[in-house]
Amino acid sequence: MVHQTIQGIIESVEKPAIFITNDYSIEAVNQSYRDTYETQVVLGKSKCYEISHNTSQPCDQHGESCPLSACKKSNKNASALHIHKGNSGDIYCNILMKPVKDNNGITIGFLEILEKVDFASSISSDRKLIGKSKAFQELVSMITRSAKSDINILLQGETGTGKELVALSIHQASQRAKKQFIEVECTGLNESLFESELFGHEKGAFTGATTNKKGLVCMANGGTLFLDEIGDVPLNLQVKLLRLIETGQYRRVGSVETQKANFRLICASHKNLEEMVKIGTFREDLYYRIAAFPISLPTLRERQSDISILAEHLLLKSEFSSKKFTHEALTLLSTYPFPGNVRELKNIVQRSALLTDDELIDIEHLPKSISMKNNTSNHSINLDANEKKYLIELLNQFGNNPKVIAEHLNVSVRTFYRKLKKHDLTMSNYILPEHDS
Ligand SMILES: Nc1ncnc2c1ncn2[C@@H]1O[C@H](COP(=O)(O)OP(=O)(O)OP(=O)(O)O)[C@@H](O)[C@H]1O
Repeated sequence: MVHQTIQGIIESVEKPAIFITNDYSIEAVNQSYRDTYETQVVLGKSKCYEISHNTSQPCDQHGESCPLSACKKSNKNASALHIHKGNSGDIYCNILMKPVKDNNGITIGFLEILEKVDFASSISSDRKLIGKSKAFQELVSMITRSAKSDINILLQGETGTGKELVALSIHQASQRAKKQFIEVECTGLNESLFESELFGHEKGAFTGATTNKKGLVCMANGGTLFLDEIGDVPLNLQVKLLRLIETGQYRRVGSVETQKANFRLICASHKNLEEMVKIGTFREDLYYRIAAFPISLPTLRERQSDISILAEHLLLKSEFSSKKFTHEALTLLSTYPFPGNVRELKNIVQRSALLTDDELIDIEHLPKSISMKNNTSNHSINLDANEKKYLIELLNQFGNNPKVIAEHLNVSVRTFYRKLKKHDLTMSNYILPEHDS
């Protein structure tokens, strides 16, 4: 009877959903869940990790956090970001886990609902954020959480870390996704441009205003307004921005009529705005308005394990898509600090591809600043870097096979996973050999 009720609840959920017991067994499933995975669910027998990860152990035993464990511990709802093996390949999804209680308040199992994260991918994909390092997954979690609300977001990060792509992802994951995403490049905006661009103007408002013109705030109606490089807005214009954000109202240049604004605000800056507030070049009241939910974008140095996936992705999306990196070139690229982040990597990928006459991009085609490192690397790379390099080699050689790799290293599987964690690697960090891809 209880199970019939639960099956009924599961079927009424639109997203993929299952009901699982303490020991991960699936007791009820909806069609949307069955449609997501290749492996068939056998009620009462299949474990959730067998279906979603194609593994024989729960997620927390191979480097991912398990929302079921968290839920069991706290007896409260829990969530976690996972990479699942879907029908059409690896998919990012946000797992929501809720304890289900009987009339006496005793937990009888757990409801798992899966939200697919469409804006991120662990493999090459068009117009998506690509990556799978821990720092990248934390970023994806922050995006998913904040996208659902209308909170003002401030994206802070070095140049080339992907602030624009992240802003677009937040828009796409929000309820405003069907409306416009309007980007305003704030660098170089002077007073007259700022007002007429942002608020629009009436015909005859100033010399050259020969027609009525809609402003960007009006175009963003119902959607998202993205103010890039907000740290470059001069102080006299910051007050106008503050007024717009505080009142939600504005006037077109040359008009007395007040317009109502309706947009979700995302701002970005590579400058440290808090420091600017301290030295008086950025208004404190404006800072607190725009930074209700600050998100720091990791540098490429902090997501080193993503470098080879990104390099291959950027190559595939370039005009040199038929070319490939050698394993040695990718390993060496992964040790470079990339002060210009993903944008610099993109340039390096294109330049190196251009420098090779055949289909393989090797160490000698990389910029000198990187390839020269190779000559000294054997002597100067410390023990940790060598350990990481060796782990990556083994992951590439043996693929998704922790037991074999652990045997090869003459350590326990547990120690092997500890080593992976230490170097921010996961089982899925291995580069697929060509015949597998
Ligand atoms: N995670 C990622 N996956 C795929 N491409 C990425 C990723 N991050 C950045 N890029 C690409 O790198 C380039 C630079 O990204 P973007 O312009 O969003 O950076 P930015 O932080 O806004 O830079 P700036 O501060 O200089 O304006 C773009 O071509 C973008 O598509």
